[in-house]
Amino acid sequence: MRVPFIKMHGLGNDFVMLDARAEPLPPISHSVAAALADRQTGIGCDQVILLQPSDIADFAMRIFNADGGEVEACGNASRAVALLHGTKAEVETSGGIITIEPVGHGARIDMGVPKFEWDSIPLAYAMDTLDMPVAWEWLVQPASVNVGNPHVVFFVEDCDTVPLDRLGPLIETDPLFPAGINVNVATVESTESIRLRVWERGAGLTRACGTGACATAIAAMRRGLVGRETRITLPGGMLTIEWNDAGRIIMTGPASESFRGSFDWGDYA
Ligand SMILES: N[C@@H](CCC[C@H](N)C(=O)O)C(=O)O
Repeated sequence: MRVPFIKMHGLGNDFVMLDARAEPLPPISHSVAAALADRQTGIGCDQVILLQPSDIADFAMRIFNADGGEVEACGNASRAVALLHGTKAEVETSGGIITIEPVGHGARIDMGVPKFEWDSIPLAYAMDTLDMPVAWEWLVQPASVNVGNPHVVFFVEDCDTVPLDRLGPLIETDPLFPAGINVNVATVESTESIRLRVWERGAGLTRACGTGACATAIAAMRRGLVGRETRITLPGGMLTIEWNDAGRIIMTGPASESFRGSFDWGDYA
């Protein structure tokens, strides 16, 4: 069986998109997703995105990390899906319903309401999630935010000097985070600008992470470091994040299609 795919990216965070909204596909196991994502032997991407029909929204988006694990949210893929869909829509994810809206060469996404309670991050035990009394070497006192998926955010003097390839996997798999964690290191440049690098759970270092940008902006806003709207600059480019009066996170930024192709399902199943 030949299956069409669309290769897309948001700020260099890249996706293999499978559209099963009209024609169903065989179930995607974690090993199929990991094989598709493999950059040596598969198509290669940070996340595999599967679009499906939904009973509660216009359609559903399922997200698989490069290691095959299924997760709740992906900000950059949400903008790519908006571009593909072409009109405003409500999208079911396992992290909640988001609203996507194409604008210009990208999209505006209502990512929903952030959560801060220790057990909704989730953490292994109770603590203040805005000023956590924990440290990994010189990464100290982070904040945690769940924006559909779990994030920990460290504010540092210069995020470019943090050895994220070494500390990222240590923190991602620390027992403090029973569901794993996306690791953000951020430098506040001004009250409306933050520089950010992200070690993604299940995918490693990526060019950009949309939910990481949301979580970092919200943590910085809660700490009074930036105003209610801020720019976040990642290695792959820039996003704007607003925390609006209704308490919802609004992410705006670009996305693009790279190419279309097809693969033989039997090669991956
Ligand atoms: N690249 C994404 C986040 C993808 C999921 C994440 N790695 C997780 O495990 O939660 C984004 O743009 O948000």
